[in-house]
Amino acid sequence: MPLVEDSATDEAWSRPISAVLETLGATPAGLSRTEVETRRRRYGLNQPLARRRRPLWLQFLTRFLNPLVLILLFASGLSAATGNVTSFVIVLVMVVLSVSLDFVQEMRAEKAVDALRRTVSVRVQVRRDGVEVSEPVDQLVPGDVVRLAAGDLVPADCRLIEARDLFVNQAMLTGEPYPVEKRADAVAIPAGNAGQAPGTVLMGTSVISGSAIALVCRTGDMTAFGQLSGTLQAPPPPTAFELGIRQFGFLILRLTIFLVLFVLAVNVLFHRPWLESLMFALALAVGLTPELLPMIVTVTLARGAMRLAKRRVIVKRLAAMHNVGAMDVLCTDKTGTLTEATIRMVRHLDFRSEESERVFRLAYLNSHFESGIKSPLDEAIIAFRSLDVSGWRKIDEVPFDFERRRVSVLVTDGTERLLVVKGAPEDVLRQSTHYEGEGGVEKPLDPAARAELDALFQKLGEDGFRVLAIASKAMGPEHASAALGDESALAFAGYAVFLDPPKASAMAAIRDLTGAGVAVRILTGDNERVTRHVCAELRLPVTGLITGDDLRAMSEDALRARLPKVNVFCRVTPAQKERVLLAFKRSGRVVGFLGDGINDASALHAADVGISVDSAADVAKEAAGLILLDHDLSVVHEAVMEGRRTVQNVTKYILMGSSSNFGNMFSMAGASLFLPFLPMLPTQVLLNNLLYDASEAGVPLDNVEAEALALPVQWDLRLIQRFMLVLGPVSSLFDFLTFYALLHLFNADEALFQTGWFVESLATQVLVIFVIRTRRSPWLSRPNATLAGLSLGAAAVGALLPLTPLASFFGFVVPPASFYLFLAAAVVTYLVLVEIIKRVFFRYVAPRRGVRGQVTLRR
Ligand SMILES: Nc1ncnc2c1ncn2[C@@H]1O[C@H](COP(=O)(O)OP(=O)(O)OP(=O)(O)O)[C@@H](O)[C@H]1O
Ligand SMILES: [Mg+2]
Repeated sequence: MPLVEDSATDEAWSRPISAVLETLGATPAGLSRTEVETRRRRYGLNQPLARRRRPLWLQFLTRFLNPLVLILLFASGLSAATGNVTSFVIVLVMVVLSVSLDFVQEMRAEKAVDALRRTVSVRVQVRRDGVEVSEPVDQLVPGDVVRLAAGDLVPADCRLIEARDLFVNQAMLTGEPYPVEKRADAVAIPAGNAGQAPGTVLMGTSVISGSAIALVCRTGDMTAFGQLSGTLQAPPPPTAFELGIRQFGFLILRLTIFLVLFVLAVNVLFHRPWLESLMFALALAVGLTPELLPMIVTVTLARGAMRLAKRRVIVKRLAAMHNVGAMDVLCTDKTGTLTEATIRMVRHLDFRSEESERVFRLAYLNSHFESGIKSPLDEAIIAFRSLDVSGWRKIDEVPFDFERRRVSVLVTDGTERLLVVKGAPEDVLRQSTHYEGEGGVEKPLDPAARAELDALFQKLGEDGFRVLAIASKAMGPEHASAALGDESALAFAGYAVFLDPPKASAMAAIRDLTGAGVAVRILTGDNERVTRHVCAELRLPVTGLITGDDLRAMSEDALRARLPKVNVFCRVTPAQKERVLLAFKRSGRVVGFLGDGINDASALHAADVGISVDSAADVAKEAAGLILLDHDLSVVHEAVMEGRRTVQNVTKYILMGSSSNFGNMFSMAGASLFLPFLPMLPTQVLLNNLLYDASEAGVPLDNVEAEALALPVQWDLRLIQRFMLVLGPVSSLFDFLTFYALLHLFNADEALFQTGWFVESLATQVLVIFVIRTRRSPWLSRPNATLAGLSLGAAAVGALLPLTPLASFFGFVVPPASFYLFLAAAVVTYLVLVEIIKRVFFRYVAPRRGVRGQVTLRR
């Protein structure tokens, strides 16, 4: 029986691996491709349920679960029962149309973004037909054999076949933050929590160090991770932007409830037909709710994501689009971002600064046998020249970590047993008591010798070289394993020297970002001298520098006080990277982090915008919201611009909805106070709203001017509220003048009044987009063609509808020709009025904040 269907779950984990292989019909050489196909049909994709989508038709139907829509349908159903079938049909058609418009657009946008997301899916090394290939994680089936290395996410629930110094982080499943060692040879464990079994690794955990070959036992929903529902897989907390949108929704909701109750009360007071009054109030409520808002937000963000994809930037989380537009500090690592991705080893020096074959051999042994994180430095050592190490065997290893900054391997060639250490010079020298002097003779590392070695290291750093120190220690044959404590009393052998030249494009990229109001900060695990050298080459003045040691001694307040000045943080540990990021956040900055290593994952999590690269460690990729397909700082600037563009366009929609549209509905509620009839029929209100919505569908495509993108764009609910308060009363005053004109100039009866007000209110609230969409004068800013077409089209449809056969259906009458003259005059007057208000508003009430590139702390 296959293990995945085994319900006595824990028992399965405690059988010997050979038995598990047998039940799964697997071998360490992997499955055949045909077998994989068969199993995939049976077990499905390796995707936990929470990430899967509900079927389309269900998603479509749930859109109707909006209480407003339900009450409206119910009310119109009632009115159909009392004989008014036409209105019921119209309401139904209108509701379906508007939900479909919304649904189709949002679906298309999400599908496009999903497709993009898949291009950067996490991959796994898996054996198929006896060869190791790289496949997307969702392609795994039970029985697959995978290879895991440091930085990988464990792709499914697996049993270990082989493991070397394997440590995993299980915090996601068990909450314990410390690395847990896993062993393949672990004897059968008593039934219990599978996560505690030393011979298993589970989906949702990640490899911290070491490597393993593992057998996939459970995939998708059957994994422990897949079985967890709710809490642990909860979506990330909402961003400031999402909260703002929600807040705006509540604001409108409160006003809507107030208006609806008001209208109902008035109508009841005047003894009007209650069903029609209810429907009118509900239609008003539908007109008021910015029901398109979620769709407009999604579509706008998705449009931005598509545009960025052309620049080879993949947006994994749509909300990151907004944050990247609001970002005013970008923290970045150094290697690969500011420097070329390929590091070269150039020299291997002994204590006299002379080339030494021994230093190279020790470095090579260390890099060759190290099984933890393979850093570019190791690759550089191995690529320098190949060396025959077949006579050597690794006995044990103390894996690399970013706190110690060194890695040791215990190796033997049959005669001698050697601990070879390689790491950051400061740290390795601190652990050394001797050095290999003339002829390889060990000499005590007295203060004078120490000073000399230090000076050599300093000199290399000032010349821009990256340096690792190499040391060793002879171990007795009784030493069968290596431990942290063995890394002491070392004999320093020499330095491996690397060239990691600055990237030509980085200088321009930093300039662009700074010019756009995004301060660039460097957070690196490397030392001060090398970092200063890189900064000098990039002509990036170091305005302040803090080291990891400084940080350790620094209080939160002291750190925050220094943040505005300090632009380089060096020799920082992963935890310190996170701390600096959080400090930026607490001082009110919107902070991005760009990094690619295992050591960057927690900082990426903490950042408002996590940016990583496609080649990054799984854990870093997983934590990031944006993935750069090319490791290049200059595309970050593009992403920033795109993010700002999306926020500006969403803001346009909201300004429109909260000013003109809102004003109209408000006036209508007021009009019902003194009119002896309804200012518009419920179906007319709905039609008005539908046409308005259709015109707004072009907003996500709109152009945004350069000056609106020059500085970080923060979501600003206060601005919207103030705009509403300023424009609202003026707009209402104008509406009441229109009512007056209709009643007294045209002696309108009920039907004509409703027709006239329908046409006029639609034209004004749709056409005002041309004024609101820009801070410039409308004629100095070109709108997007689709937006312009949709807006003019909607206004025209509204104006001409009363002249068509459909008119009687909606209760319209043909207005006199003079009405159209009046309409033109009214629209022009209204637009001019709004333009004047807009200028006053942006001049005196809400001027643009900040100066280009200025570094200020914002609260
Ligand atoms: N493979 C390795 N072997 C030994 N020491 C290493 C190795 N990799 C890194 N180190 C040491 O650890 C330090 C920190 O690592 P690293 O430079 O990768 O950190 P980082 O924060 O990712 O820096 P960067 O900003 O350059 O990406 C290095 O400066 C080096 O001294
Ligand atoms: Mg790095």
